[in-house]
Amino acid sequence: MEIIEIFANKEIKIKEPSVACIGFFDGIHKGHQELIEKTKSAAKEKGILSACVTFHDDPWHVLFPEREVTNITPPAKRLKKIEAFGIERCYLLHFDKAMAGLSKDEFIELLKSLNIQMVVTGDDFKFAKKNEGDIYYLEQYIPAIICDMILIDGQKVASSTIEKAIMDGNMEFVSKCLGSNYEIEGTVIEGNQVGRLIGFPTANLKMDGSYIIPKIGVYAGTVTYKDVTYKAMINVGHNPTLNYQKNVSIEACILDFDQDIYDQHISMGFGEYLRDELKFNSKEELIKQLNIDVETVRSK
Ligand SMILES: Cc1cc2nc3c(=O)[nH]c(=O)nc-3n(C[C@H](O)[C@H](O)[C@H](O)COP(=O)(O)O)c2cc1C
Ligand SMILES: Nc1ncnc2c1ncn2[C@@H]1O[C@H](COP(=O)(O)OP(=O)(O)O)[C@@H](O)[C@H]1O
Repeated sequence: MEIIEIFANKEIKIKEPSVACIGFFDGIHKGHQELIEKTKSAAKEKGILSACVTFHDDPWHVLFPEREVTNITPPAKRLKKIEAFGIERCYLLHFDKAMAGLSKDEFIELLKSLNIQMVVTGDDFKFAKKNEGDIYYLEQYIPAIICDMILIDGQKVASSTIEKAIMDGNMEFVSKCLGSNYEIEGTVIEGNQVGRLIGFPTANLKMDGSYIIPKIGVYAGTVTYKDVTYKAMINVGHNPTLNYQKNVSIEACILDFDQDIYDQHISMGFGEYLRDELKFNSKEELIKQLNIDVETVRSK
């Protein structure tokens, strides 16, 4: 996928016409996937490029720099996923004060300068300064395919509902919305080296982006290392029994695995929420529970 950076105060004229989906694409959830599929088929029908228009840096970060912004899918990974879904070109709108200040008509002019022949968005798409433009205004100037909001289990498939579900540990809903388990990527770092002593070595994760942290507790999940996916049990929490720590740690005991993976890149996939993290009265009680957890994960 060719990525072209676009700046609000730098004129550009794109030669190649395209059909483009527009949005933030956090999570690349089922709703986004539908936009992408519709974009691809409309582009194919017209014999022109399939494209997406998205933003960098996160508008929330630019408008409220003091707030910490967390994502379902951090920006770099988002672009990789959009590419994997088969979009040919990405117009990456550099979101700065100038971009944030565009009026709705200026924003439409910008889309026209990108030679976008048709836009594909959700029915709630808003744009420009103070969100003054919506898709029904935009379609008066550029033909549009407008997709209805998808519902799963009676809930809207939107980045905000998925975000909340991750924080609530409602991973069944999250997986249905994403079409796969929620994943956090990062590097394996050293912990307190206690895991191996109790028979459950646990790889501690240093996240490589600003991910949303799932609810504290224990999950059935997976670890992908060097393109191989293993079953794993994952703990998100403070390790209150053996070595309480203030900061939340994310660690995985990988089933049927015995390799030194310090400093290696891994991806953790979060399946079912199994239980709360508990403070046990002894090491033995924790070990007993971990043996139950292993069997639960193995049976999934
Ligand atoms: C699947 C799983 C479940 C865990 N559940 C608990 C728990 O309920 N309570 C707790 O205090 N620690 C729990 N732990 C954390 C262990 O106590 C922790 O892995 C151990 O302290 C080793 O830490 P280390 O990697 O820093 O050596 C769990 C760990 C895993 C992998
Ligand atoms: N099955 C496994 N699951 C997780 N880590 C494993 C496994 N087998 C070996 N390891 C290695 O052991 C380390 C975890 O052991 P542990 O004693 O918990 O140390 P630490 O406290 O540094 O995480 C991992 O980082 C990894 O390099």
